Amino acid sequence: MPRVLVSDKLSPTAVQIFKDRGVDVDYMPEVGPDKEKLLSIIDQYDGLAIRSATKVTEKLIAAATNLKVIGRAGIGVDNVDIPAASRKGIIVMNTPFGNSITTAEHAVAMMFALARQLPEANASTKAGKWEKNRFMGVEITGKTLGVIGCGNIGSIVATRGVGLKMHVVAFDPFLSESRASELGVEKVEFDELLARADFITLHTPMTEKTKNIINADSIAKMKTGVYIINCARGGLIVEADLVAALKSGKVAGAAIDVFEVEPAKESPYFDLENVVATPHLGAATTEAQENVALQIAEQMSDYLMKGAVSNAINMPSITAEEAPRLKPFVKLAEVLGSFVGQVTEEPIKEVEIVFDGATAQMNTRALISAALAGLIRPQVADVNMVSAPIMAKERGIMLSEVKRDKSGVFDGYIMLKVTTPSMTRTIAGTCFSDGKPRFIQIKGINLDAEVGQHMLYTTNADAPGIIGLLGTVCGQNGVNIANFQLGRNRPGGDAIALLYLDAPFPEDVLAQVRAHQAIDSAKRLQFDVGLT
Ligand SMILES: NC(=O)c1ccc[n+]([C@@H]2O[C@H](COP(=O)([O-])OP(=O)(O)OC[C@H]3O[C@@H](n4cnc5c(N)ncnc54)[C@H](O)[C@@H]3O)[C@@H](O)[C@H]2O)c1
Ligand SMILES: O=C(O)[C@H](O)COP(=O)(O)O
Repeated sequence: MPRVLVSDKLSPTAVQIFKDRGVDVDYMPEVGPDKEKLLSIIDQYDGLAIRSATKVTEKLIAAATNLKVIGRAGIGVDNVDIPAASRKGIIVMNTPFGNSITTAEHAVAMMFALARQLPEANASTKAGKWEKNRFMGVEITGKTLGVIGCGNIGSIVATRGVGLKMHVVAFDPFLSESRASELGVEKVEFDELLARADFITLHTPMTEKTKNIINADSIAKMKTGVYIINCARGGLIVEADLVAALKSGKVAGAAIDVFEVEPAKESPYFDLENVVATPHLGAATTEAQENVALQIAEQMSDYLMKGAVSNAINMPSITAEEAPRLKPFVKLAEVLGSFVGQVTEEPIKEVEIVFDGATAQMNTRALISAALAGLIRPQVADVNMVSAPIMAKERGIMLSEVKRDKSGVFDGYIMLKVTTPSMTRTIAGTCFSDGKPRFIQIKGINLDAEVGQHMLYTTNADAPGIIGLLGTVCGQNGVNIANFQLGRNRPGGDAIALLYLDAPFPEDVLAQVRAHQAIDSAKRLQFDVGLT
């Protein structure tokens, strides 16, 4: 039974769903912020469910020897070292929509809090001061709202802004003109947004590009008296620069939900009257927390129990419905990759994967990941479908995909073409209704070979004596042949032999096979036939 650790505070719904789905779950929200404790127990778990308090560092990932999936009950995954997780083959998934309305509402609430100084007015009134003349606000109607990052949350804030009769301008390199007009916003460049907005609200993820986008330079381009709202990530703002601008009056007020260092027990913002601060409450509503808890528990259970992948940051999605149908083809793609990986000794320059007929309609991204995993595994034993695409990229392998209509007798097949500095190898295979992978073509030579755990592959001249040689050598060494396949391009031309053996072909006998004048090459192969 797979085991999941919940290391941040999550709705009890999550725990119940894990249990209902047959996943063993430990709910220990106190462990997330306790790095040493987490490090000492992480090797016991197949899954880790987190929010933002748990920091999944490279060190933690190295210690997570059994971990298969990290589930973020929320959106931002900047607290997870994704490259490290991917290299280790760990899926990282989040819940991209579960808290977006709630967070957008928090941004709007923050905008009103700033415009009418609600927190200060509340504190003063409760202190019995009745300072009616102290709190002069600004009206929101007719003002320009600048949305930086117009994705899920930003676009909800934008439409709320439109509903409040604001003029909304948005900066987002991935926002199309048609989407902008659908939202009723004006798409502008960054500097134009800075120059025109009365309120600026941040909704980008925290990346190398977005880090520190609000700094002394960008603040200098803003209107004097602008208000800034940050319900995205603290690192988007250079805190010292914003504090200086808040003190000088260049920025009239800032609403800060997120901080560079969290939990923020102290901050230069805290001394300023024109700052409204909340402790990373963007996603903190009952509804949002139910949504994200339910979604992450379902997604993680689906993956651990059924192999379905949804909302993964580092792996193509595989729905629970398609997982059973895709599974044999994932195995086929791995086996094809593995064949080439085992016979190739040179660095791989290019990989072309052809999806013919029915396979072209499948989830080819997942199949490509599987083929790459098979290809790389002979060199890197612990590669999997998550880490393989990254490793292929790191090795500079050029990847291309071809999808085409049915072109032969098979309903569908997959062909792998792998180019090294000296040659291009091709292999094709399909799955029959028994779900077992078959090699149907190697080096352009047709055959029909079942894939076994232990195999012997030879390339040879199409000459008499090959069957006798291989049969005799196997017999002399006590290796039973389960299946013997031969193929050739023409009589007397190039031929191949593929033997499915009940035990590994002895390494020290290979030289005897290779010594035969008709044999060009002989290679023992091993396939993980139970790999998916
Ligand atoms: N305060 C909270 O509790 C809370 C809650 C949820 C999400 N968040 C944060 O909000 C962020 C946004 O969430 P989302 O669901 O809207 O994400 P999203 O991916 O749907 O949208 C982000 C948008 O930012 C845009 N973007 C990326 N780089 C940009 C750049 N350099 N300049 C301008 N735009 C850029 C993207 O194109 C995208 O449209 C999350 O990454 C998370 O960090 C905070
Ligand atoms: O990215 C998110 O989803 C938010 O920052 C929410 O974070 P939290 O789950 O820690 O409240």
